[in-house]
Amino acid sequence: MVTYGADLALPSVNKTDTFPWGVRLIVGLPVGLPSQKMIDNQRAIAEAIRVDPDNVEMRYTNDGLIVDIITFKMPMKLAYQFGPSSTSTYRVFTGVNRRGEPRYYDFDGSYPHLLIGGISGGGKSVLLRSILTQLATGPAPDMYLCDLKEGVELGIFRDLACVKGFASTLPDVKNAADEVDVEMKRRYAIMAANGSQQWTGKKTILVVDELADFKTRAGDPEAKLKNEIKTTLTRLSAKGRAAGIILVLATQRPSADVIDGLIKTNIAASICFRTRDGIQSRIVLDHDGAASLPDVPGRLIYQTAYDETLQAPYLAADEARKLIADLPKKTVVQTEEEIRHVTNDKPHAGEVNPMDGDIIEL
Ligand SMILES: Nc1ncnc2c1ncn2[C@@H]1O[C@H](COP(=O)(O)OP(=O)(O)OP(=O)(O)O)[C@@H](O)[C@H]1O
Repeated sequence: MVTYGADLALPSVNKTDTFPWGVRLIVGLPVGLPSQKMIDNQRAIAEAIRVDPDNVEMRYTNDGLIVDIITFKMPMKLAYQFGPSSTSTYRVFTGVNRRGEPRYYDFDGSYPHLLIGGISGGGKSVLLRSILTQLATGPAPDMYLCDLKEGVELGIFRDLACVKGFASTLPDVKNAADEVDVEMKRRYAIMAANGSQQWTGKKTILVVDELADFKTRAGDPEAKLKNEIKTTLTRLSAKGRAAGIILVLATQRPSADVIDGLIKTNIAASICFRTRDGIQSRIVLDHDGAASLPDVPGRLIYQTAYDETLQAPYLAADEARKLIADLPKKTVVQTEEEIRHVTNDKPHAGEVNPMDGDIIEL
């Protein structure tokens, strides 16, 4: 501690450590100067030591006040490069943090449901693609994909055997959500019979892109349908976890009308790309932070118990198609009658009909 006379004592740097991401200072504080006061004045202190305030992080530990000065530059684009996913883990790579450290989201962890928000072009679809590719090539949970953008974004997964439902219209979304609801009730019944508290079998994941489509307006002819879907999503968000039912809900127009108290209360993990304004950021994160993220696609705030800024991996659609190309596909079962109808082609006389038999697996 550096003291000047009887009255003045200043913080002192007790230790300096160098890391690949920058420098860590362990700072001793004079008696009477609470660490929180330093943390509250982080920007002023950063300016005083001539460091960009955005590159300084402070927290208090038993060793003293930790001041991290980060010199690592977050990548503007992070290539999707990870090996084959393990079939037993629901942990998916979500990006690197400001220190270049990898971060994962665990669908089997404490916060299984995920809310993804942010402006158009922020990177939601690319992140969803990367998450679904990792899950499909990994544990391959049963998936229900609701893509209200005409199935454009999630369509590449549509034919996979693990995709049990694909919805691109509101009535289809209602059917998908109802099916998942029925499955949840079935699992609860099995769990009650076994006396178990937690579903240990295969998980089911329901993805909805775009939540704002459930917003109702005065005189909306689809209001009843939308409200029914919201009610089911709310129930799944509240009770799904123990039954291995996971929700991933995405929106580019975060609206309090849709992400109401209940869904929000039950979804403790959020990913927010840049938002148009502080209001949208607050709906997803409860603070304005996402409105001031830099205009870099894939840059996001990942919020669980605390916030972290990440750069998400970039996975192009063609690349994802290649990664899932060899996965099992849905088996199409058609009768000879249906095939004739589709091809409009009858077998020629004397020709051996390869489709003899009632049911043909293609
Ligand atoms: N992680 C990323 N790294 C680098 N570039 C990215 C990343 N994610 C997205 N981009 C770029 O931004 C573009 C838009 O991304 P994306 O389609 O995911 O946005 P979005 O948020 O889903 O928008 P919308 O809601 O309109 O579909 C991509 O085509 C790509 O060029």
